[in-house]
Amino acid sequence: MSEDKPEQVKRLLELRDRIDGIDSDIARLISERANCALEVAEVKKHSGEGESALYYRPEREAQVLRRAMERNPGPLTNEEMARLFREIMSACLALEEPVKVAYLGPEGTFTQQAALKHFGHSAVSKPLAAIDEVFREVEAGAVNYGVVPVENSTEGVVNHTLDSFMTSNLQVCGEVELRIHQHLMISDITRKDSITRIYSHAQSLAQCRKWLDSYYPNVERVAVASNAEAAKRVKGEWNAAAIAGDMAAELYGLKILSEKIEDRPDNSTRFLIIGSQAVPASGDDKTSLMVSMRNEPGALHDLLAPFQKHGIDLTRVETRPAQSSNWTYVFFIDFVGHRDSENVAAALKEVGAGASDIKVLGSYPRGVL
Ligand SMILES: O=C(O)C(=O)C[C@]1(C(=O)O)C=C[C@@H](O)C=C1
Repeated sequence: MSEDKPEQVKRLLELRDRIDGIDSDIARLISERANCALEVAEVKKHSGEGESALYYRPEREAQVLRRAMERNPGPLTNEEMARLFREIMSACLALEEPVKVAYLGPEGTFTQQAALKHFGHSAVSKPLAAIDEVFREVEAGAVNYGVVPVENSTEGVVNHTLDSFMTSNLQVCGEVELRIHQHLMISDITRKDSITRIYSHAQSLAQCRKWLDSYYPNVERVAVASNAEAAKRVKGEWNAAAIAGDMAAELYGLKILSEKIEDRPDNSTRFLIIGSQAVPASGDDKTSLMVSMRNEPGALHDLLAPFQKHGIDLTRVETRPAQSSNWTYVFFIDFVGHRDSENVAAALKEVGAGASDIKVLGSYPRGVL
């Protein structure tokens, strides 16, 4: 029971009255905003694109979120403020047309968390079992977008995703970064002193290697298809634990035994949003590029020199073996800037002149949240 004094009770009532008043203002304004979004949908419908009108606009969403952060008067953090606007915009878009998103499942994976972070909770999401299935589902038009992991700060690149771009015409429409916290979790029936097996995805086991060496040196580490799959298995085994994230623990009703066990505290994963739309410039963009070079001396230098010449910042360079012939390589390059800007267009032209093949995978807003 609360034991507030009379003057505290009075103050509390006053403040709650104020909050009620503010809430009704917020509700009215959100409804007004939602009605605007409905009108935007009408404009888009009659813009000549008809059935294929694009309701989701990544560049506009990035601008709205950035503005929410820039004008944030506090005391909420910029991230919290942007998260609130993320959900308002997600609900407004769902009124226009619910966006359908496929992600690397099953439910409870970090990729699902990334999809929710990027599209908000009003998106309709569909878990799929493999990265190439996500690509295929978007190509077939069964969903509007896909979410796939592309690199982890501890473990490096996700090869399946890069390789999928070699055979797909999909574009990169966005990126989202997620701080990855791994937890050791058990079920109701687990005997925590008798754990002989720990399940997780290979990447997660690698991200917690030192912690496992210290605390569970003699326990078998079993790599499974996803962290969510690991969590599911633990439900029926009295001598097993899983390493997975919050969502998996919640979804499968597991108890967290040790939290944040990743070796590096800044452990994060970057995910790509894939779709078939070219995204206009948002004012702070990145571009992803795939280039094959002839196998000759100086090829890498020729590839990178135009970026330096035009003052373009590279954020990532990866090499993968080409699928077409042995000992030839494909470079995946990410850099800051949009393909429509003058310096980027000039650099791309020069890179293209020296390359045997070049494909711009997409220009897209730099991740905001
Ligand atoms: O500005 C638009 O094009 C809108 O459809 C409105 C809105 C929003 O709620 O702000 C909704 C969905 C789009 O992805 C971008 C923005």
